[in-house]
Amino acid sequence: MVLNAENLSCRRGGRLIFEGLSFRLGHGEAIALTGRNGAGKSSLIAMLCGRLRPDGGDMRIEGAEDAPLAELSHLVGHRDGLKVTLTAQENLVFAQELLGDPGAAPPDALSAVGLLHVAGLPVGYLSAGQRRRVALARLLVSRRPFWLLDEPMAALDAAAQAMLAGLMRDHLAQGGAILAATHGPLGLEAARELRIGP
Ligand SMILES: Nc1ncnc2c1ncn2[C@@H]1O[C@H](COP(=O)(O)OP(=O)(O)OP(=O)(O)O)[C@@H](O)[C@H]1O
Repeated sequence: MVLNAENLSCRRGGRLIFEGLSFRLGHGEAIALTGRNGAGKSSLIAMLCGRLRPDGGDMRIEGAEDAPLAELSHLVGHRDGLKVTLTAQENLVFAQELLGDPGAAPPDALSAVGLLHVAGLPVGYLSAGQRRRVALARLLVSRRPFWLLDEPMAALDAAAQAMLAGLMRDHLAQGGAILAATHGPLGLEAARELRIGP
């Protein structure tokens, strides 16, 4: 499966944010999406997951018949999308049921992100970095080939950043693909940079 984006343009609030953006993303590949604040990185991710319509251009998944990218991808965005009254484990059970294509069991996913000890705590009691780790654990409970990550290293300490880099490497080794907006290193030697704007 290959994501092929051609000549995309983005307009928000009547203002042209970017235009003429083309790229391909296939099995085992990672893109580090860079650009200054306001360049349109989050907007591009919103387009890819079907939340924002491009102003122009075309996005297609080659090799996936008619499945939209939204159904083939995980999004970890600025908003963690967690339910604060549910425990970390309950959030993952919920995500697995909602998303389908089950992968790791919720306790194993929590263990992989170093959070098994808070599995039974409501997410509202967790720190910002712990909540981000729960959001990242969703990547593991349901198998989806494309990971769309918006500043995934934000709020993570050094150990958690290394943990996430390891999860991303495993995903690439298993034939997955990653597009991650970032202002800093992703810890992925193989990632190629796609810069929006000057
Ligand atoms: N709902 C909206 N309505 C109008 N303009 C918007 C909306 N959302 C974003 N924008 C504008 O679109 C531009 C791109 O925003 P976006 O969040 O995609 O940038 P970004 O590259 O992700 O920035 P950052 O590095 O600060 O996260 C900004 O100028 C922003 O003000």
